[in-house]
Amino acid sequence: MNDVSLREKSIVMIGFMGVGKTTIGKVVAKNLYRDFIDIDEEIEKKFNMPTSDIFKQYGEKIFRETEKNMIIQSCKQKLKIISVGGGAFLQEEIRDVCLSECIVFFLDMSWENWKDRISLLIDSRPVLQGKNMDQIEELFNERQPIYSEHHSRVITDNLVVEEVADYIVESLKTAWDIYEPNAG
Ligand SMILES: Nc1ncnc2c1ncn2[C@@H]1O[C@H](COP(=O)(O)OP(=O)(O)O)[C@@H](O)[C@H]1O
Ligand SMILES: O=C(O)C1=C[C@@H](OP(=O)(O)O)[C@@H](O)[C@H](O)C1
Ligand SMILES: [Mg+2]
Repeated sequence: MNDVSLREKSIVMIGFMGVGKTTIGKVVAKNLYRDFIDIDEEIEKKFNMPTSDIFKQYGEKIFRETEKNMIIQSCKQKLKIISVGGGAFLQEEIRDVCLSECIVFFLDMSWENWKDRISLLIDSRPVLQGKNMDQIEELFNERQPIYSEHHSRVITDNLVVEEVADYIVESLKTAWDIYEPNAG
């Protein structure tokens, strides 16, 4: 895949649960006329059940193994927009494949803003269930170093979905024009 041009590389969205990887990834895909792959949706389709049930019935280890295999497969494809789960970058193999094959965007958000989003997430994110806000904040902080490996970062605080998506699309177009000026 190293012969793939910058313009053809797939784009990967990373960041903590609920920052908007799925929602924003879909809009970026639409704006760039690319196919969208949400790894969690693909895993749910494979098991034909929601993520919470996969965790309960099969356990996190199986979920993480499936997540890794699906991300490796998806990163082999060009011209995709791929949203991965917030825990995916815990695995070195996933970080390596995403960073070497694709362009990785970190959707960043402050804890102050994120904590208002909890009610939208608690039912569908098994990793948050059974934790109090202090424990969730601890997890939020603990996870930040894994997202520090990325190609580009966008701070989403106080931005609506379309604003974040526009920022990503514009920064990609700028990079493409700088690094591959005669290709597009
Ligand atoms: N920029 C934003 N502003 C407000 N709400 C957002 C924004 N991005 C996402 N959301 C909402 O936050 C929730 C989680 O978004 P989602 O895309 O599922 O995040 P992730 O895939 O990172 O877990 C959804 O209800 C979504 O509508
Ligand atoms: O951070 C995590 O460990 C997880 C994040 C979720 O994806 P989102 O980041 O899209 O919510 C999903 O993969 C699963 O519930 C585990
Ligand atoms: Mg998601």
